[in-house]
This record gives sequence, C-alpha cells and structure tokens, in this order.
Amino acid sequence: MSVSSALVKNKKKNITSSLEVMLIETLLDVSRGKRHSRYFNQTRSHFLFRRIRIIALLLALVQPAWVLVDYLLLPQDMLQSIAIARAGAALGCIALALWGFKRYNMKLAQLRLILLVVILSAFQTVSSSMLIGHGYESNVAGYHFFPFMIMTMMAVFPLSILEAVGYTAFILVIEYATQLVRGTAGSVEGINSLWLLGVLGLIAGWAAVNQLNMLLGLYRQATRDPLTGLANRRQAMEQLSGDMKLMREKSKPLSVLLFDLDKFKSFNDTYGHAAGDIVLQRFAKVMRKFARKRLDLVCRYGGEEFLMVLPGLDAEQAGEVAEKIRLACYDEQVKTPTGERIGFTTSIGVAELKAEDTIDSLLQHSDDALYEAKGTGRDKVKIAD
Ligand SMILES: Nc1nc2c(ncn2[C@@H]2O[C@H](COP(=O)(O)OP(=O)(O)OP(=O)(O)O)[C@@H](O)[C@H]2O)c(=O)[nH]1
Repeated sequence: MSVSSALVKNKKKNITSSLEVMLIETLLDVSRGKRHSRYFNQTRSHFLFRRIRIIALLLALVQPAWVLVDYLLLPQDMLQSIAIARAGAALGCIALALWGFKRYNMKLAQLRLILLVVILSAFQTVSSSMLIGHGYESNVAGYHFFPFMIMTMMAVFPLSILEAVGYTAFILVIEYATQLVRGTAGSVEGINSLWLLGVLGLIAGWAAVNQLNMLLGLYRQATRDPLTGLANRRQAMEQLSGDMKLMREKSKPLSVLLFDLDKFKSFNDTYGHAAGDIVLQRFAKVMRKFARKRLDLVCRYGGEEFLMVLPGLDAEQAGEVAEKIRLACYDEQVKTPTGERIGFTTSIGVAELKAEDTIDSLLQHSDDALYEAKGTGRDKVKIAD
C-alpha cells in the first residue's frame, strides 16, 4: 500500500472512531439525567416547569368547552357526573399550574410531571368506569382517545430515555388496568389499543429524547468555551452568583481560584499561536482533573485566565487544591505542531467569600492575590488577606 493511501485510510479510521465516540457520548448524555451538571439540571427543570404549567393551564381552560362537547355526544344521565369529574381534573390542573415552588429543582420538576399524568389518568379511569358502570362503552364520545392524548403529550417535554420509558410504561399500565375494569383485557381490541399506545409511546418518546438532546446542545453552545470545553465567563458569573447564595444560606464557605498562565505572550511568540492553544487545552484538562465532579465550576475566564469555584471550601482548603494544580502542571508537556515538547506554569490567586463580598469584590480579591503571585516571581499560589 502506498504512503498516501495509508494516510487516507488512517484519516478515515480516525474520523469513524471520533464519530463513534460522539455517538456513544450523545447516547450516554440522553440515557439518564445522572450525567448532567447541576446547572443544566436547573435549566431543564425550569423548562419542564414552564411547559407543565402551560399544558396544565390549557387543559384546565378546555374543560368547560369539553363539557359542551359532552352535552352533544354523551347520554343525558351521564352529563352531570362527567362534568363533576371534569371540574375535579380542571381544579387539579389549576393547582398544578399555580404551584410555583422551587422551579429550578429537578426532583420537583419530575414530581410535577408525574402529578400532571396522574391527574389526567385519574380522570380517564374515573370517566371510563362511570361510562361502563352506566352500561356504555368508554369509546363513546372519544373517551377511548384520552390515553393517546396523554401519551402524545410526552413529546412536548425534554426527557431522558429512562424517563421516557417510565412515562410510556405508566400510561400502558393505566390503560391495561382500565381494560381489566372494562373486561377487554386480552381481547383483540385490548391488545390492539396497547400496541398502538406502545408505538405512539415510541414516537413521542423519541421526540422527547430529541428535545433533551437539542436542549443539551444549545445549552453547551451558549455556555461553553469552544477551545477548552470549559464553562464560559457569562455562564460562570451566573453560576458563581447562584453558588454564593446557596453557600450563604447553608452557612458554608466558598472560595475561588484565579489562574493566569505564566509568560504566555512570549510562549505564543516563540512557538506560535497554535502551540499556545494546545497549552490552553491541556491546562483545562489539568483543572478538570482536580475539580470535584458536579460540584466545582471550572471556567475559561478569558484569554489565558481561568477561574475555579469551590463551594464548601475555605481559603486554606482551596489553597491546597491550587497548590496541587500548580504542581500538576510540572508533569505536563505539550507537543507543539513543530514537534517540540514544552512545559508551562501558572500563577494562582485564592480568595474566600466574606460576609460583605459581592461577585465583583470576591473576584477582585482573587485578582489582587494573583497579581501578588505574578509580582513575586510567578509559578506561585497566593491567598488574599
Ligand atoms: N494561543 C492563544 N493565545 C491567547 C489566547 N487568548 C489570549 N492569548 C494570549 O495570551 C497572552 C497574554 O499575555 P500577557 O497578558 O501579556 O501576559 P503573559 O505574557 O502571560 O505574562 P504574565 O501574565 O505576566 O506572566 C497574549 O499574547 C494573548 O495573545 C488564545 O485563545 N490562544
């Protein structure tokens, strides 16, 4: 094989393997919420909260109109009891829409979704048993369509695969229970309904998982630095503000580390901008290694400056983390595009949140400490007074 065809083959292999990695990563990202950062969870919970609220309000609003439709289609002796059931469902939806407590909490967002499905399923079960109790088929006036509507609703929410499967299974169980009451379980009609609901669950679930994937993609684009993959400055400021509030509420400390790579200008001048970029990426990797998963925030603050937020750590503990990162840089050597192997160092300023601090003053203190580290020879950790 010629050298050029070997190179092409190797390139194709690399592209295929990076596509495979991307695909696996995407699949893992959407399979369950455990992999998501708590900041993304906050965004998704608020998203879920708003959609649940809107759907609950819409459903509450259509109930009076639906009573009119019932009037045209249902037998007279059923109208009052079904209208009462509708009023119950509408009240449940209104209560859910008005419940604005902790909108950024993922567990509560999931509970809200469960409650919405439970309210609608309860109405479906109650109305079906009323109709059957009065000797009517539940498919009169389209009541048979109700579980299909609840299943389709899933497509509106950004859900993980696990959540979508749970949602589908729940609706199928309710449908099966209703069929047991109706006496159609196991019949051709009953199996057909379950099958159609299952297929619809697959399509709506696919749409829900796609929504999650899109939301994740947009979230990452808006909040990450493209070169290093770390949080960008805007995102960091938002998260720092949230963390400061949370730590103050819990009476726990919070510290920040501000990093600046040493002599980076001359590094760029000597080895080129591309080599500088490789160093920035490698340094981001070192920072990530020392960050506590799903707890610490690691951000590219701008240029060759980086920021790390350590909730729950005081200045002394944060200083130890900073020292570990400083030392870890000694073990790192990057290969420049021209083949040279070179190392890098960083200076670090540490500041702990004080009672009177704002974001700006906290960052100013870490910047002062960093300035001192630079002024006293670089490759140092300094803790703000
Ligand atoms: N390669 C690369 N360089 C960058 C990037 N962003 C900022 N820089 C460079 O980082 C350098 C920062 O240099 P200075 O602020 O003068 O500081 P320094 O040379 O690191 O010196 P000290 O901070 O005093 O140790 C500049 O030359 C910028 O061009 C980037 O994304 N990639």
